[in-house]
Amino acid sequence: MAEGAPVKVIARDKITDATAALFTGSVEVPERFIRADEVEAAGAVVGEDETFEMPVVDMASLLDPELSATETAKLGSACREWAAMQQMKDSAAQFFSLPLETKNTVAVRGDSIQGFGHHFSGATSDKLDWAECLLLFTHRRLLGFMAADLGVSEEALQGAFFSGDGDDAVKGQSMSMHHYPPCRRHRHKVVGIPPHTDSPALTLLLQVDDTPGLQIRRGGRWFPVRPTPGCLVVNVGDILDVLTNGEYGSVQHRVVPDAERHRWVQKPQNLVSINRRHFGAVRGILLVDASVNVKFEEGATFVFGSWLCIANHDGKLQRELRDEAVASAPPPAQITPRGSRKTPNFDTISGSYPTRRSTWRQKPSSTRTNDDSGLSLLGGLRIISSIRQSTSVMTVTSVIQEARPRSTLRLVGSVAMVLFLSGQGSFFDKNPDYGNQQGSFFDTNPDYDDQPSSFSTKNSDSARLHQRIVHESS
Ligand SMILES: O=C(O)CCC(=O)C(=O)O
Ligand SMILES: [Fe+2]
Repeated sequence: MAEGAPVKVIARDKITDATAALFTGSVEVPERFIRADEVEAAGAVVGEDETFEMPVVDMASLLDPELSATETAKLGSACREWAAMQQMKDSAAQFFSLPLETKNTVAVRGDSIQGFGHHFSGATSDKLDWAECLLLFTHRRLLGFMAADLGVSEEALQGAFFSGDGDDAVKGQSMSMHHYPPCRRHRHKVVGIPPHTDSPALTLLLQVDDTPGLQIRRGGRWFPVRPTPGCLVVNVGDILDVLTNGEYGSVQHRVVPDAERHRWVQKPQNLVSINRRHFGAVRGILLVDASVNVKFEEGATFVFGSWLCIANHDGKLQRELRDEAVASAPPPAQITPRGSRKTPNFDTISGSYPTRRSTWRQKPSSTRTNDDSGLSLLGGLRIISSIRQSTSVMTVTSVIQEARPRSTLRLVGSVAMVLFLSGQGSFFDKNPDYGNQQGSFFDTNPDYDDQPSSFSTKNSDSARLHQRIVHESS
């Protein structure tokens, strides 16, 4: 370090009762809080009376062939001059009010889930949702436009972010925007989004308006999640379900339209991939260090991956179908847990999935139903502790301190937490052959060298693999 350079002190103090009292309105400010010199030295704040415009980059314009060049230049100048921007501000409502013809310039194509169209998740039949959705792989898109502006190769820039895990890895971050038009005459006969659980570890939903519609299932009934200004709704998703051994069950939810009012929702999401880097890291954090009820010997993680594949069989498998598959599986392989089991909920079941060969573990169906999911409306940043109490939906208030529900940028703090939990990368984009993916994952993963090269459920494999599961003794 250069001589005389300031030493950065990183330390934190607890908020004392005295401080809390201070914050709620005391006029006396103790000396310890006074730092007028620092404030003065740091420079002036832009005056209230001065006007300036923070760049707002519009994703819809970036994607519009006619507007793209201009918008890309704007993105470039935002990055150069501000190194920050407000992206997709107000975009949900704005985008959906464009003429259909314009919206269809970014229509879904082929097998991709990206683009404008109906929602992609949870459809159990050929019925259509009473909703329109725009889904964008935001990270990749933005980097692409930045590369164009910088005049560098897109692959090179993408590659700097994601190293060698294939195309899926760069699709990890996406943004969905939903519009549920009112259904005046037949509201009870249509569904905005049918019941489903979300694949990502956590879903954050930022509602643009205060129209009700989201409902979560609990105790055989649907609980409306009432829109609260400045709140994010956070759903526990399948990946967290799997990573926590089902301790935090993913929540089943659906959306019903309102009779009179439109509803707009923005949903940034990060899908975890079960590739070696991220799954390993997440496993380390959640499954071992966080002292959940079951610990795994090195190499046993594949069981979760397998469960995950079942959960996402053919893009999306409903919870009922998953439970059904487990229920109709052959009798569990004999497992001899080491030590006594802390909770009977974590019994292991193995068997063949009816149409795909896999092994998985699952709570017994008697203890693992859709209704395991709890509902709790919480204030503050109690996300993690709430999740530990098997809470599957929560509303987070103080994450967005100065809530401006229309600004996506406000989400950054909480998204960072999700990133931390879920890593990067996507496994779930339509892949016709999960079998190969499973095989190649473990074949090429040095951490799992001693695993079989595929998820064949030959009994010997299954028994051998399950013997590796160690239940934490109580
Ligand atoms: O619109 C909502 O509130 C929920 C949307 C949803 O469930 C989803 O996109 O997976
Ligand atoms: Fe969902």
